[in-house]
Amino acid sequence: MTSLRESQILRDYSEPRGLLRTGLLWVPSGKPLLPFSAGPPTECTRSEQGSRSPCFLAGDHRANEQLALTAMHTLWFREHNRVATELSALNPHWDGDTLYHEARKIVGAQLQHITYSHWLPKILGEPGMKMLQNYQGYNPNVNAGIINSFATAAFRFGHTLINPILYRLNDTFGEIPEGHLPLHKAFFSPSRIIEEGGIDPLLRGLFGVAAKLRVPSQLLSLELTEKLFSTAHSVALDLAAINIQRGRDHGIPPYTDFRVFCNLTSRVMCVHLCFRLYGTPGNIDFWPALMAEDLIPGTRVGPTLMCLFVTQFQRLRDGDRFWYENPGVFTPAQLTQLKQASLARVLCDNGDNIQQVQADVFVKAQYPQDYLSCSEIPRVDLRVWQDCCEGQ
Ligand code: HEM
Repeated sequence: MTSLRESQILRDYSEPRGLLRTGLLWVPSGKPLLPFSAGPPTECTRSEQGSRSPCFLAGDHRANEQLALTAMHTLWFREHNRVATELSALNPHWDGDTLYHEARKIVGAQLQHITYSHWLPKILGEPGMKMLQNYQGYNPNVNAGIINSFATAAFRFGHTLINPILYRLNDTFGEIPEGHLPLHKAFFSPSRIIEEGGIDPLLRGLFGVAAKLRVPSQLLSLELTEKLFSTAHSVALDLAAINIQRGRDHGIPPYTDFRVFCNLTSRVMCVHLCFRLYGTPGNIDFWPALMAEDLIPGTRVGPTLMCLFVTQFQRLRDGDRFWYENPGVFTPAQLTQLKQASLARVLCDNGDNIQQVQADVFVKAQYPQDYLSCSEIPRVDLRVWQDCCEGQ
């Protein structure tokens, strides 16, 4: 979480416009990149990373960890400034603090809506969304903090989703001249954003499919598969091993305890390799156990992971008095607008020149006809934030 001091460093106080500080302008679009970080950490200029640029500064210290994440941070910081600028035009009498906090509140609400209404259903499927139940308003008895085992094991499920190659696509979804990028070359290398095409190629690589790769999945070439494996092996750190060790450092309860917490059968089948490794099911490390569970059909998680996800995401929503749907946080008209938010729109508004995107970016595009023109993607209409029109 960003401290008050950190958030102050990120703000632009030169004019009372509620903006975040900007860095270099990306010339082709005239849109800003993130500012550079002044002090340590200096990971970005270490020679083995091949980067000649300082790290970017953003609201989370991990923003430089890999380029696709850096691109997403750039996208959302631009969204803050876009919203603040529009609010300022609608309400010229608002001071810088009011503009900053209202823009921050709107951007936070969009993130909540996209996460819970568009992303989570892909992970939890219908069964999980049923378990999550509909929102019933703020519950002061719910602890909205992050569960230790969630951060230390469960949500690290994301480490199994990372592609060993970051695709970098031009506006016709072909490979950029600098090529796609093996993941290990994407760590802490902000200079690749400055020198190798800005953020758009990376973003298109996340939601689109490279034109040349538009083939039935079973025909994806052996050559590509080999490329993936060789790059995966060249990553120096073993993240899976770190996840296991971190679980032990934190002394999180064993897998079998979570089976009980989740009302699942506590008798865990531990066969062959598992017995050789652990001797008894009570010793199984939590992260690998979660990753080894069979997926519930129509979801991306096994039963124990599902239970932890639902528990955590429910608490984050129900125990948050600023939750965007909590009555009184926004006016009904504002809430109606916020429910129009989509990551597709944020990409259209804040990419350098993204003109085409699928309506639901969490479903990978396969064919050219999957894309819509940005003009077809709805936008949150900020006019309901004009003082005169509140509640209309
Ligand atoms: C290329 C992509 C990624 C890399 C290189 C990466 C790397 C790391 C590293 C080095 C840590 C610290 C490990 C430790 O010392 O315990 C970490 C923590 C973590 N990662 Fe990732 N990660 C990536 C993507 C993701 C994704 C996609 C997710 C979830 C969707 C995720 C979830 C987490 C969580 C929850 C933690 C623990 C954070 C905390 O305790 O506060 N990571 N990751």
